Amino acid sequence: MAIEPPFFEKYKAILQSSANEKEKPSTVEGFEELELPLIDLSHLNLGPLERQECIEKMGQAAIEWGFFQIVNHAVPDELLNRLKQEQIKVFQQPFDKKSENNFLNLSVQSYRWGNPLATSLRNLSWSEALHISLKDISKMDEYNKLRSTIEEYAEKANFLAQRLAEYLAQNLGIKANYFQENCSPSSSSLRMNRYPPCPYPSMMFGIIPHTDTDFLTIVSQDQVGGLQLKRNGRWVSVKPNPKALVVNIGDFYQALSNGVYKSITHRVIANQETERYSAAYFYCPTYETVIESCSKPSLYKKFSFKEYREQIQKDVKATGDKVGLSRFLL
Ligand SMILES: O=C(O)CCC(=O)C(=O)O
Ligand SMILES: [Fe+2]
Repeated sequence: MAIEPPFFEKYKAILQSSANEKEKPSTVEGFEELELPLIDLSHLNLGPLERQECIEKMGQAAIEWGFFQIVNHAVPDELLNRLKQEQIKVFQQPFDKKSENNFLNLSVQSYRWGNPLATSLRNLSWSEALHISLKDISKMDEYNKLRSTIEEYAEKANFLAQRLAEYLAQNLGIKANYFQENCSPSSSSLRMNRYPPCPYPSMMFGIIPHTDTDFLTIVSQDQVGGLQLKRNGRWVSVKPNPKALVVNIGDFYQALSNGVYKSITHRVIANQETERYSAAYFYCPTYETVIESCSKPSLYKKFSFKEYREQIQKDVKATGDKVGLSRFLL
């Protein structure tokens, strides 16, 4: 039984009607490959001076890049490898199985593929994902060792995300227990991505350009590469580092920091030859949490996570795009 989602059948009409169009997403030109600012978290445990320097460097990266990479993050390589192996196994399931409503006893639409609302080449994506809200984890089927590995990883990722969020908050004078009060291990989610080789890498993306709907994201990626971010108006490629996790600021931290930290648009380009895997941990507050800028005058109206999500759902339906924070500008 075929494991691949029926991308071609789904996109055939758009591909054919767009064959002569000029609006191709231009994903194959030579992109500059950059190393993200590297934050060595072991410096937090050296003297007070090194610690302060490390926190400031993290803040500076969040301001200037919206992205950085971390080493000595205390998530064991062995666990990251195990997560990837379990991820490979689950995506090897037949497509018909993966797309069943109660796949692994998860909520409907936990398994996603391509872009169901795509209307043009700009929003075609060649990837599949298991997007697991961590409040669902206890009822998830074990499936080999997938659930227990996710549980183990989510605990470490939550601890790490909270620490990173708190260090970043120190630079802005946000109170120390803000994240403890508003986030819980079950308010976050884990998205496991698989990017199969794509026969049309010049026509579409692995994941379309987007910003993340969270405070911050921790990404574990393999060495294939393909993650790009928009920097000073240009797309640049993130050079994979086998020892590092990638961290990026999400929309909620941009709003909370009153625009000081940047939720940067990023995407993944499609690769004709090589399959790619990544796992993104989205550090999110509870639905009721109201997000308000930490300084005045505020750039953004205050909003709850619930309102933000509902607005995204409306916008995606109407325009194919999430729109995001600009909706909440004052
Ligand atoms: O695959 C990656 O490197 C990034 C994935 C991503 O941006 C996401 O899942 O939101
Ligand atoms: Fe993302």
